[in-house]
Amino acid sequence: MSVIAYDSKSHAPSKEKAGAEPTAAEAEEAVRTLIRWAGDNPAREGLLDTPSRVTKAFKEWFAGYAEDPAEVLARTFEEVEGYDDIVVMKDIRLESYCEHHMAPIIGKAHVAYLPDGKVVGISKLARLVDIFGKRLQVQEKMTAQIAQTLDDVLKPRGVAVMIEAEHQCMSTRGIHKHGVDTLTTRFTGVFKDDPAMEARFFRLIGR
Ligand SMILES: Nc1nc2c(ncn2[C@@H]2O[C@H](COP(=O)(O)OP(=O)(O)OP(=O)(O)O)[C@@H](O)[C@H]2O)c(=O)[nH]1
Ligand SMILES: [Zn+2]
Repeated sequence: MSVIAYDSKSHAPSKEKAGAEPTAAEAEEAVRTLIRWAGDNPAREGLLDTPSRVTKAFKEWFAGYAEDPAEVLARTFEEVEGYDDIVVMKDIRLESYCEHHMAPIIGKAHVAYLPDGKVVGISKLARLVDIFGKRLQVQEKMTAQIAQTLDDVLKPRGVAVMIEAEHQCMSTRGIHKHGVDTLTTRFTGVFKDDPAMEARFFRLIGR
């Protein structure tokens, strides 16, 4: 198995290891191959524009590779009248893709941090979830990446991240279990060291 190098800030595979970016024509040809693999005819009228639609959709579904999560958090605000309590964003819709089957992972992320003098614009927490979500993922890895980036860039007194999501690779194929959520958490700093802070996080997100 080859070792893939990851950029330590963006957590994305480094460009040279990912290989040359395919042309649009190559990507569309791959979609035609998959259509044939599914048992249909890519030359029939209804499917003629499908390869270009699918490759365009891929650019949306996997937009997270083109974005730098650390950059999103770069702008901070310090004029918060000494606010030093938890900031929580709960029920952030999560759309991601399982790296084993490329099937959707749909759910919610809850992100909290205990600031140390500075805060980020709240929309940036949701952007962070989107950037890591819009990649091929493993839920545990995505949970850790969101927490790690917040911790590294903002340097707060602690970070708490929880993701609850349904994996369509488990609901629409394979084991066919519907309505099953997988829960993952990652705590750093005070949320890791102080059970009372961990409990407050769960209370604030309503769990
Ligand atoms: N830990 C973890 N496992 C995942 C995630 N997404 C998918 N998986 C699992 O990855 C595993 C891949 O297992 P394999 O045996 O290689 O693949 P498979 O034969 O398609 O497995 P089945 O889904 O059981 O049919 C499956 O058990 C999936 O449920 C994730 O985010 N985290
Ligand atoms: Zn899967």
